[in-house]
Amino acid sequence: MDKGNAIEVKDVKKKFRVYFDKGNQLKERLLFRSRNRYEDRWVLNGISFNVKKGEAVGLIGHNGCGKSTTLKLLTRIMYPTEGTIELSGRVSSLIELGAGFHPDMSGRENIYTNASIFGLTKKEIDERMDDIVEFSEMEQFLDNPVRTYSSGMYMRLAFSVAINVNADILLIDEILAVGDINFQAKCFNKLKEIKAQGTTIVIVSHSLGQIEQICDRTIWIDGGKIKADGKPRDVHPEYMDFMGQKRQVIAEKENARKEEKSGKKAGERGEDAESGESGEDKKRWGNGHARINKVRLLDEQGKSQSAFATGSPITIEMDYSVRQKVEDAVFGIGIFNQNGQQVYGTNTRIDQMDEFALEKDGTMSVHLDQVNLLPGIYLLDIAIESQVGVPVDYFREAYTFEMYSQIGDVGIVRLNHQWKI
Ligand SMILES: Nc1ncnc2c1ncn2[C@@H]1O[C@H](COP(=O)(O)OP(=O)(O)OP(=O)(O)O)[C@@H](O)[C@H]1O
Repeated sequence: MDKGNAIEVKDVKKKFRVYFDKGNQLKERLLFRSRNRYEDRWVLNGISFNVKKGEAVGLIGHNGCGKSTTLKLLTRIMYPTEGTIELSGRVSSLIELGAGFHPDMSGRENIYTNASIFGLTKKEIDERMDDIVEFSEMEQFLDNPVRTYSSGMYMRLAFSVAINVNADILLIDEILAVGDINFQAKCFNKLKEIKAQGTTIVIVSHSLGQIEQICDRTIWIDGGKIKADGKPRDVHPEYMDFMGQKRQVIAEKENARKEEKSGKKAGERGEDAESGESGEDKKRWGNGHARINKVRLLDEQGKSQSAFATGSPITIEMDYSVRQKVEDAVFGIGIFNQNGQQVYGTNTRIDQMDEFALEKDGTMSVHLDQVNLLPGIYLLDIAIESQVGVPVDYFREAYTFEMYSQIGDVGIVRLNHQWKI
């Protein structure tokens, strides 16, 4: 093993044998009596990487890609099917927090047993006891059996032990799932401190922001292999794009399903559309003189998309058909978040566009220069009405789209800003 490395992973493969249920019925049980039906599932297909001493590395990838499995292999909770893993130094892990806790023993007793699992002597534990207790903020409960703890309290204690054992290598799975917001912030700061002291850290997280703040490097796992390995600021945009495209496919399917449903509804309703709101379809109403047939959201290149980066331009295109001339028509859009809160709405009357009538089928478009909505799912309402406010076609949730961003600012919209000191 290279002296400068804390971790060396060479061509590691991992498969799980997944056994199928034999079934509950007698017939099924008899049928499968002599056979154990199973499938070998390869989760890792040959991954290799080294982590230098003192380096902090983040593992990213979509759900089920094998991040936690990689971490468990590093902790030796499980072993690779093929390949080798070498580690140099004392390892502490925040993976299965409190896995070694005994429910009937007190918090204090558990600190002793748990810390000894990490390789500390009684003397070393005595020396660190104050730090562990202080960090956990659990002093008043320390002599109660841990079965009386809430899950958050349990986590606090386990976390406090794991970060106070002075490990050379710290392995962490989704760390900020621990405790309440204040405790999470405290854990996060402590991690930065631990890193500054030269501890090697490997973190699994879905929060790219967290990884950017702590890690020097990101490893992206996909399809059982390493898809990218480099500086977080280089790997994360690539990953965001990839995930954006995946979401795009899902959102497109959802929009196609909506379109098909609304098409069917239109056919089903036929002439009844004249009668205004249909009781069976609360998402669409109007006198039916004109109708929105298709909605597209276009990116800068004019390509139809369902996921956009915060701050990018979007053009909304609406194809409509006309059955009966609509005098003084008004087109409107409304954007809502998933809580039903309207984040924006406007129409051609508010924007003082010149009056126009709808006489034949056509396309209306509205260009939004800079859509500063923060990451989340948004629903778009489209409406045609006549100047006096009679709904012609109000199409609620006509389109679903998603905004994504790799900046961690919070809220609904991003406000353009500059800091100065
Ligand atoms: N003990 C096991 N037996 C069978 N399959 C397993 C076992 N542990 C994990 N897997 C499978 O291995 C794959 C990878 O799981 P893993 O927990 O490593 O994913 P992950 O990348 O950490 O996902 P997430 O982001 O959802 O936490 C999954 O398909 C999971 O079902």
